Amino acid sequence: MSEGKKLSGAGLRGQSAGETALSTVGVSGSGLTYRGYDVKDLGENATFEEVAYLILYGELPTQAQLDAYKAKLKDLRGLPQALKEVLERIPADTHPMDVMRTGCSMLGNLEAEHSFADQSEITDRLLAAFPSIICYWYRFSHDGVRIDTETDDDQIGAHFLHLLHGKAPSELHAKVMDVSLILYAEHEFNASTFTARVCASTLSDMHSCVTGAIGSLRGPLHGGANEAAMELIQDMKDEADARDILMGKLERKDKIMGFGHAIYRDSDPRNAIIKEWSEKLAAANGDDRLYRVSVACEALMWEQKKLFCNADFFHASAYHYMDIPTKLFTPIFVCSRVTGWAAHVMEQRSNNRIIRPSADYVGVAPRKVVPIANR
Ligand SMILES: CC(=O)SCCNC(=O)CCNC(=O)[C@H](O)C(C)(C)COP(=O)(O)OP(=O)(O)OC[C@H]1O[C@@H](n2cnc3c(N)ncnc32)[C@H](O)[C@@H]1OP(=O)(O)O
Ligand SMILES: O=C([O-])CC(=O)C(=O)O
Repeated sequence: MSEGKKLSGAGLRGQSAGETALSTVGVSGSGLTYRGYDVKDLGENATFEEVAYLILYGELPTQAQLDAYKAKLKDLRGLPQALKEVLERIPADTHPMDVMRTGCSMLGNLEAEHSFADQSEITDRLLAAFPSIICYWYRFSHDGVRIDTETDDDQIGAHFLHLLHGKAPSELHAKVMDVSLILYAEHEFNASTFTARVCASTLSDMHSCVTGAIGSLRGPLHGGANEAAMELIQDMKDEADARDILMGKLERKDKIMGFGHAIYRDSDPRNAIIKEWSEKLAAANGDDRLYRVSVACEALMWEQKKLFCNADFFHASAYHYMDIPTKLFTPIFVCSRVTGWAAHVMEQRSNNRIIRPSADYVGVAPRKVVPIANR
């Protein structure tokens, strides 16, 4: 910790900034629940579409409701021509989170939210269109192909992998993507969600709230950490090399991305789940180096700093094993978290007061303007 830095109360830590019925984070030390369901239970017994429905509509769907919801989302996967043209103009070396931000904003120009009565329709559209937006841009800018974004895949995770790789994914990969989307869906008043709520509190539109949230998620202290974690582990040769590299970083007081959390104190419940899937992917892949060095990092960070892996750390190896380019890691987070963001926007709107905190002034005392010739 940098010396003299004021931590207590900084970053609004520990202060309640409102009420939510959507999730609890670390209430009993390490838990995560979405509308009362433990995320582990959801990861084992539900699909992402059921979880999205739960978060957005309040209850887990019946089979008939789920079938209708999935059919609706499938119908919303196509992109308007004007949006495709914008995506085609974005250079290949752009960060994909900037593409997501522009894609969301452009959709707001083409399919604006004219009334809050449209908020659920707009949300379902964003949920269905985000994988299409990122993959359309990626395949056009990197492979020169104009893909058809309307696949027949049953689920959003499989649809994403299908668009990215041009073929339907294996059952294992489809399953891991589905679990990953469940884990990232919602997380109380994190920075990007709070951004969305602040924007919503001005009675702004859904696209603006989500566009702002994408900007907040992009940073390496938040969603961007899964990409930074991959950059950290990618060249580690083995466990000993992992320890050496990390010890050097700790000595230089570098921040280790994918570790620590603003709320959890001992563990992030999402880590054990994605770690287990990363191990399965490593075995299926026949090369477990990334998994092994990740485990070595986890052990060393706990031993040296009592810091634990957050949701992002083992996502790095898991996504890599599924041949997902590193720079697309955080956009996948967007494809999932849009559910949480939108649900928070709706919750904010349902009981709104503009969010406008105060600040402690620490600047110079009142003074008079000196004429410019005398300064
Ligand atoms: C999905 C998500 O968004 S999960 C979070 C993803 N982000 C990351 O993985 C980035 C790395 N982690 C971090 O930067 C932090 O742990 C955060 C941003 C997640 C939480 O920040 P805070 O609430 O300020 O952390 P906390 O109060 O527990 O720790 C403060 C001190 O612990 C140490 N610390 C915390 N995390 C780390 C880390 N990953 N590596 C090294 N030291 C750390 C630092 O000394 C920090 O002091 P500083 O303010 O001088 O940097
Ligand atoms: O809650 C946080 O501060 C960050 C986080 O883990 C998330 O948004 O998933």
